[in-house]
Amino acid sequence: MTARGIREGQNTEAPEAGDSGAGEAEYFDAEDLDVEEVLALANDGRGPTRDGSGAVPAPSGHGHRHRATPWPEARTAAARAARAGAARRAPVSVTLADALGLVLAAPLTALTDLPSFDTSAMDGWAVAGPGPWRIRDEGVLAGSAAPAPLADGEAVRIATGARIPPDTTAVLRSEHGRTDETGRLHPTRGMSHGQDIRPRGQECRSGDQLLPAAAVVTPAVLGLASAAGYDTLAAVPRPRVEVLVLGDELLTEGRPHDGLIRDALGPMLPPWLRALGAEVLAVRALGDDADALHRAVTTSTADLIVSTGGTASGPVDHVHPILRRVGAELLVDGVKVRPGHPMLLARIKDGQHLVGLPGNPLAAVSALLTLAEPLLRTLAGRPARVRYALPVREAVHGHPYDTRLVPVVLRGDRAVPLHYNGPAMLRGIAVADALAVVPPGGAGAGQETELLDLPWATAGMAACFT
Ligand SMILES: Nc1nc2c(c(=O)[nH]1)N[C@H]1C(S)=C(S)[C@@H](COP(=O)(O)OP(=O)(O)OC[C@H]3O[C@@H](n4cnc5c(N)ncnc54)[C@H](O)[C@@H]3O)O[C@H]1N2
Ligand code: MOO
Repeated sequence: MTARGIREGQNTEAPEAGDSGAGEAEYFDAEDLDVEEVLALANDGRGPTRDGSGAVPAPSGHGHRHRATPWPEARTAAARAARAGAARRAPVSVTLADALGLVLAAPLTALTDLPSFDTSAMDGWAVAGPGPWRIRDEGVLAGSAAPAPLADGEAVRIATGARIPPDTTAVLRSEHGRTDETGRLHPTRGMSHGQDIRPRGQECRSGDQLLPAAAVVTPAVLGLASAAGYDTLAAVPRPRVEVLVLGDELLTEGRPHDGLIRDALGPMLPPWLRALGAEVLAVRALGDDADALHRAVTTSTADLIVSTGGTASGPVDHVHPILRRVGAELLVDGVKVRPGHPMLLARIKDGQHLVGLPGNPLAAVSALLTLAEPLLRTLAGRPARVRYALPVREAVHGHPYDTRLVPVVLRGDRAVPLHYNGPAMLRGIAVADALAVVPPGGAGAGQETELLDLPWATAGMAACFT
């Protein structure tokens, strides 16, 4: 990867969680440090060093070992998990109005010549032979039916885009002609044969391939498809997603009170998921009710269930027990990334996965981009993300063994790390352009660091929330 780098997915495949080998190398102590702890260590001089050899105290309390997948491999595993399902998804026929952001399931071939008839490139006169010309009474406008042929020495008023009358030799622009006292038209500068006539088929012939399959439908593609005669497009369907918000402590309105807090994820995830190419079927607030979660998981028809909260091992953290109860296969159970390390990916059944986002809101963002994004991209048939890196303007502390995702703003050719990047905080990400992928051990000032763009930072609000 370079400053404007390579496409993801060209790397060799990493082992999935559960494979033996590096993908599940056991690690223990440092995973129990959260970001705040690591920063505290760094600040008091005991911090982790770039090579990960810094002093790390023994984990407080429980020294459990945990199987967690390295961050890059978690992303690969999520993309791979979706591949079989992606291959089985039948194309859908979508009106142009609904096709923005989808991926073409078949090449776009022209249904017509473009232009489909010889057409005037300018407002002026269609003329036949050398001037001066006698001007016909009735002009030719864009959209008018076949005009009568011109005789030599004859001219007719013509508008841009109008059909060229048969036997026309050129179009004279209005600013390049004058009429004499007898009403005859003279050119005021030299003109060439065929000037300002767009010949039929200049851009394409009927049947020409305009775009390959797998092209993303942008506004420009909609325009091209419409010009080429399409009313509908064959496209890869949007992956259908259901969001399950867990937690009895969550309020959906008013101010936090009495230990209750506002749900930050219910409002944040649907538009973000849409920006990632998904159709959001429903957002269900389930509280901390294991049976409700079981029911929601077993009755869902979504391609992807995204749950929030309940991924850890507290008394009401129901995600793992329910996955066991429904016989799901855990593909990723924890990722070596901060924040968000309890995130998980499970295969519920053929063609259906669940991504468990941790409840802390920035941890949920981290999991969304680590697991949901590659999975949805693959299901939607979208091209691999173009990876790129920029130098960080100042040093960023790292976790000793895990990747960190840190909100940054882009200033010129530098990424500037933002404060308020704790797992429970959204204040940093709310003003960020991207997340910097800080390798274990941290990044020194000026070190090139991979960036994950936030969809609205590159595409603009309107373009990405459709
Ligand atoms: N003993 C351990 N405890 C915890 C660990 C650990 O390794 N060992 N990991 C911590 C980390 S890291 C995270 S992240 C959380 C993950 O917890 P859960 O996914 O089980 O999430 P909850 O416990 O339900 O919530 C955590 C936190 O986030 C708040 N929350 C939840 N949902 C929302 C929402 N929709 N909007 C706003 N805030 C939300 C919730 O109130 C909690 O404060 O576990 C740690 N514990
Ligand atoms: O600290 Mo937890 O890393 O996911 O928020």
